[in-house]
Amino acid sequence: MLLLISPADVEEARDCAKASRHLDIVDVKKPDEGSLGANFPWVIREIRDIVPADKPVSATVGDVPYKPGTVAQAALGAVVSGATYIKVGLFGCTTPDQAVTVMRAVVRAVKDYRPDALVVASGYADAHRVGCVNPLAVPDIAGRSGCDAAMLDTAIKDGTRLFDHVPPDLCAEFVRRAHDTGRLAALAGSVRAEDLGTLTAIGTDIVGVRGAVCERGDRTTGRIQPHLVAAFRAEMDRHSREQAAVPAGN
Ligand SMILES: O=C[C@H](O)COP(=O)(O)O
Repeated sequence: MLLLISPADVEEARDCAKASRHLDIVDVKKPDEGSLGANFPWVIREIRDIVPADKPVSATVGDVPYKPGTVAQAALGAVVSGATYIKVGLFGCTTPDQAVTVMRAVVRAVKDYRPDALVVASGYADAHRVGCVNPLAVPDIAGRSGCDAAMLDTAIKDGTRLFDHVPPDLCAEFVRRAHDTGRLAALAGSVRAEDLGTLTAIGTDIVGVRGAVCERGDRTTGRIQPHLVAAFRAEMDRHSREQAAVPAGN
């Protein structure tokens, strides 16, 4: 399982760079503009320069409206700025067909410019609270639109967590569906170290966190701490070892 960490600004990205051997992907976002809030192109560029070259930089394009042209253009801005994981939050899409239309446009915009960039379709575990597309529809949306990964995060950061909205058996179904369409499965949403056993066991490919590696576990007033990134990674590695020791079929 890969570890994606979301700094909110350049300073936090420097702390991610200090902890870079413990993480896999640095994800640029702007939390004060929403769960998948988009940051400025110059911030993505600066963070790309700070993070070691062997670590991919991801960027969120926002909690986007159903406006395929607008979103495709924003996604192009993210990849031109140096991100190679482009994450789109399908906030304004109420049907799978709308989401496929948006994501097809994003895939074309991104891959025409940089074919090796990965496009991530992100739904929301708490979609029922914001009226967007069902979380379990996201793997099929990713498959139909040519995205590389299907992801879930939470839309409302009020202390409720991924498993509060999509319990582990449905997260396992999400991962199965993503893998059936040949996509990566990424899960996030106030994930804590105690969730890592389940996330590992169900075959999650990427876990995304912010709050869990901030001081006091607070994604808003806390700052990312390199030692918390290291501790989180150590827990991930422990669970991977334990999972590898489980006899096949169990
Ligand atoms: O992409 C991952 C998100 O930044 C998760 O943030 P969070 O762990 O604070 O919910």
